[in-house]
Amino acid sequence: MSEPLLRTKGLTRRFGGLVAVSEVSLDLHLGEIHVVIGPNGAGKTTLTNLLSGDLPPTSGEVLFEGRNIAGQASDQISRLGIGRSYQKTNIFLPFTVFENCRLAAQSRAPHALRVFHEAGRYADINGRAEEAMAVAGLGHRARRVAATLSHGEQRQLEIAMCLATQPRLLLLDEPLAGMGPHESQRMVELIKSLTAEHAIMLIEHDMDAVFALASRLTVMVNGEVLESGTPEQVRSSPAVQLAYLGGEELLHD
Ligand SMILES: Nc1ncnc2c1ncn2[C@@H]1O[C@H](COP(=O)(O)OP(=O)(O)OP(=O)(O)O)[C@@H](O)[C@H]1O
Repeated sequence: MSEPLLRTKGLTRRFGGLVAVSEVSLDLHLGEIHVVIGPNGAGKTTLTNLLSGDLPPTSGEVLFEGRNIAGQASDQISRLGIGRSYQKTNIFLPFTVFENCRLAAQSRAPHALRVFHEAGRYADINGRAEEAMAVAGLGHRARRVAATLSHGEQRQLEIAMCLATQPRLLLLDEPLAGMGPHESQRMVELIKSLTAEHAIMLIEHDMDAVFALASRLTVMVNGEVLESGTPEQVRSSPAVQLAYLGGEELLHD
């Protein structure tokens, strides 16, 4: 198999006496969707925060394209090519879809606040925003104010804003949360369509979506990796069966 785009080694994050992420080592490859599941409090969001630079690790390494980026700030990590969706908190509701995407594209520029200096770069940023909207299926909504979008479209906008930063690795934290079946299906198709050019790490509770999307599946419990492998390996793991017994629908066909 090819070299991973991102690899963590012994990644650990403590909050006082609590070890929220404990010695996590995993790989993310281009073209793969690596889904991380686990019960509430398992450490999934904290792991995402460590990869996106929203939190520094207590110890361990995050190798992106072979280089250790652990502890770098989130804006630096975004410029290196790791994009993260933030469950709508990033969206400026009074702005249009296009304006939101343009702001995201600007944030990737080296001097984000000086965008009006160069007409060429301005056009470039607009182009990136337009492409991101099109890929996320929001081209026809460009002039709509974000607050007037449906819940599902706002989640698509989150993805579009992430794409506008031109990432190679996408970190998606519960992109299907709060969606009905129709919207969920559309989001599943969108995420699938992104695999050709990205590595994706996805945190998701919707087990239908998990098994529809995962090329690799990691189960976290109490900050630790309980199991990691193909979806079939994980589904048949005795440790996973035990941890989920009587719980979520992981065991159902
Ligand atoms: N900033 C923080 N300060 C202290 N404890 C924290 C902090 N962030 C997370 N934790 C704790 O770390 C543990 C892991 O939390 P985390 O949010 O990463 O879990 P999760 O798997 O994402 O859960 P969920 O599915 O509910 O989002 C929990 O016990 C949580 O209370």
